[in-house]
Amino acid sequence: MNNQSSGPVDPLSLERPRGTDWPEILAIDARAFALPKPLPADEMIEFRNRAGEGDTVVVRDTASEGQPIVAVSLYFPVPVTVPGGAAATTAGLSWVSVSATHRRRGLLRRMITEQYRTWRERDFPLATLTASEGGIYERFGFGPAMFAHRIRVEPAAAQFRTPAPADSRVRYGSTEQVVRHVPAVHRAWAAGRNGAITRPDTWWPSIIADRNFRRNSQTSGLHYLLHADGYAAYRIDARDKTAIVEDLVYTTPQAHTDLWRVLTSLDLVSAVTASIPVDDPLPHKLVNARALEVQGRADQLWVSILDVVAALELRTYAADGDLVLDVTDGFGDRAGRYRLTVAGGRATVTRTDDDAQIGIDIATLSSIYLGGISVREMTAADRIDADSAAASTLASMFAVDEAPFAGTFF
Ligand SMILES: CC(=O)SCCNC(=O)CCNC(=O)[C@H](O)C(C)(C)COP(=O)(O)OP(=O)(O)OC[C@H]1O[C@@H](n2cnc3c(N)ncnc32)[C@H](O)[C@@H]1OP(=O)(O)O
Repeated sequence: MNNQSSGPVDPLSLERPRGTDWPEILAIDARAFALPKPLPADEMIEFRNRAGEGDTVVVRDTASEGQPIVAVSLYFPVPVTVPGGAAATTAGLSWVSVSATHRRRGLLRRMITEQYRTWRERDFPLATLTASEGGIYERFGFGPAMFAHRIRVEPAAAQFRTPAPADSRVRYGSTEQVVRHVPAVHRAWAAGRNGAITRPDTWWPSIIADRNFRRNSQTSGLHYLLHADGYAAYRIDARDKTAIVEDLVYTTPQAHTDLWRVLTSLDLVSAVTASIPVDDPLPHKLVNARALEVQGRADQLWVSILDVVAALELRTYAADGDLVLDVTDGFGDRAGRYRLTVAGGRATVTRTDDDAQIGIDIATLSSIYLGGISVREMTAADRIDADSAAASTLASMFAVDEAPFAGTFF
């Protein structure tokens, strides 16, 4: 894959990394993401194993003597639940870093072009990522596919409508209990939640180890609250006495109530902060919904549909219908007309030359795929070209019962 041309030799060469490159890759990443220090060595080994399940590309500046690696991009398989409950193995793009000395010279584009080629070769239906900035990835066919509310609850003001049970049914867990309970209950939660990432078994040791680099010196390690049907993991920031909820998963509404009830009764804590689904029932369980303040809305997972036929056939639909979509794609090979026929909630998708009722680009289709942005919103924003009857059919088909929520950053 070295660049070979008859003109001047391009010193920037796109390659797979050598084993000895990893410390430099970590250093590049730390600089690019403005981190205080690179990932520690034990974490690096786990991360390399994760990256080993996908593919990593680097750009080497062969003219540089000091630190020749100037860019890195990698992906690994990330399982995501789609509407209807199927688990899609997505290509999770991560660690995209270009050295400040080499920015805006097309290195990101070169790396993603190569990653895209691999994804298509390996038949991934979807690619996913969590974005550092909102303006970068649409040009490559990614769209924001779900949002989370950043919330702040003041324990003193949060009173539940239902009385507290005599026993909270929640206990702090020992490490052994956490290892036994948490991955299993998370897996059960993710299997039933639209848009959720199922964390592969290999991710858990690092999450549970909760090594120091994940927090600053004023922030505690994770405290796990365990419930038969869920768990919450939070840490305390000693500077402002807030409890930061990192995970709250549940498979029954009772577990959601029981866990939040304990979290909002922490003494000497000024506020509890969390990132929750946009349709989380918590505010409606409180006597005064304003005890919960939504401080912001952030995009969570970005999705790019790689294989239109496979992706659209993977999810289920809320209404039957028959539409031809004219999909445009300014980056890859996904453009074309696709007939989407839904019967009994399941889709059959075929390429066609028939006239289209819907004009849509691949990033917009990716944004509506999980239902995190509605067809109505995208039509109103002029991102979908359709008459009102076709737009209404598409909206009914793509409607979801539950807002997508990934629950994991990668
Ligand atoms: C999934 C993830 O890992 S998200 C993390 C992304 N990484 C970071 O944010 C770390 C810090 N930033 C960086 O390392 C780099 O600035 C990157 C990776 C964002 C961009 O790398 P570059 O090599 O400079 O990008 P490149 O020159 O290939 O640009 C590709 C296109 O993206 C555009 N672009 C690049 N950076 C940005 C940006 N921050 N905002 C908007 N557009 C951008 C370019 O204008 C270019 O557009 P075009 O090809 O349509 O004309």
